[in-house]
Amino acid sequence: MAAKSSYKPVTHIIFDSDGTVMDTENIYTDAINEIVEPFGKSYTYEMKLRYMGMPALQSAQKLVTELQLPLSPEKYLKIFDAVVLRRIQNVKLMPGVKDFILHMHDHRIPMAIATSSVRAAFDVKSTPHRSLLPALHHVVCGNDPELQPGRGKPLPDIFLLAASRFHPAPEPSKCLVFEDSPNGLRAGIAAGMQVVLIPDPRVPAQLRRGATQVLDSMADFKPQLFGLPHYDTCSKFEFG
Ligand SMILES: O=c1[nH]cc([C@@H]2O[C@H](COP(=O)(O)O)[C@@H](O)[C@H]2O)c(=O)[nH]1
Ligand SMILES: [Mg+2]
Repeated sequence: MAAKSSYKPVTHIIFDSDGTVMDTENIYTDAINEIVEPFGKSYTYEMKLRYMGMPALQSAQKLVTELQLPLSPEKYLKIFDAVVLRRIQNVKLMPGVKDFILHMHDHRIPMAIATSSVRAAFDVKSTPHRSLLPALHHVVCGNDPELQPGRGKPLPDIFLLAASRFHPAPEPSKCLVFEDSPNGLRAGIAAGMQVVLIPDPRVPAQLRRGATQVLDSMADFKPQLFGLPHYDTCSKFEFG
């Protein structure tokens, strides 16, 4: 389970959303294939490993060039937004997410989301789970006005911005990131944060390097390893 033997205590948590909190990555794969297949192309998992976690415009630019689609990135993105919107109405949470967020909230651990997804898409995806949103101090989306265009994951900017919006703002080293994608892992490391990686089983070992811990599921996370309150049976009975 562990990629490293030493874990340092943290005070704040920053979650990636797609593929980490929300079960959306298969939806993105299917949506992209729906767009590219009529052109005789396919969106391979090898490509996905390079694109996932990137802001939509950056991945659109790369995809249109790599697959030589007869579309501008802007036109592709318009189609992509419409196809994704149709598919993300009833998104589920990843296993263990709800219990973990509620448990940390019970113990007043400050939490945020830092997602490359644009705000409008995040709002649609989070609608079925809106009762959890008050547990989060804030959500930073990929189109946040304080993020420079072109500086998405794997660059650290979105995680540093998310950390700076807590009151008071913690040092990056006091933030624990939860991520699923190799781009997100690199962004968290570049931000000077510990990263718990919960990858798709197809993510190869070399793209998991640098993760503080690699888990199969958030349900396997042991908060006490990072100085966070451990799960106890009493609070489970009290709060169901
Ligand atoms: O197969 C893919 N999955 C996800 C993305 C991009 O990753 C973002 C999700 O990022 P995050 O995991 O940071 O929430 C999506 O909005 C999309 O822009 C992509 O390009 N291709
Ligand atoms: Mg992700």
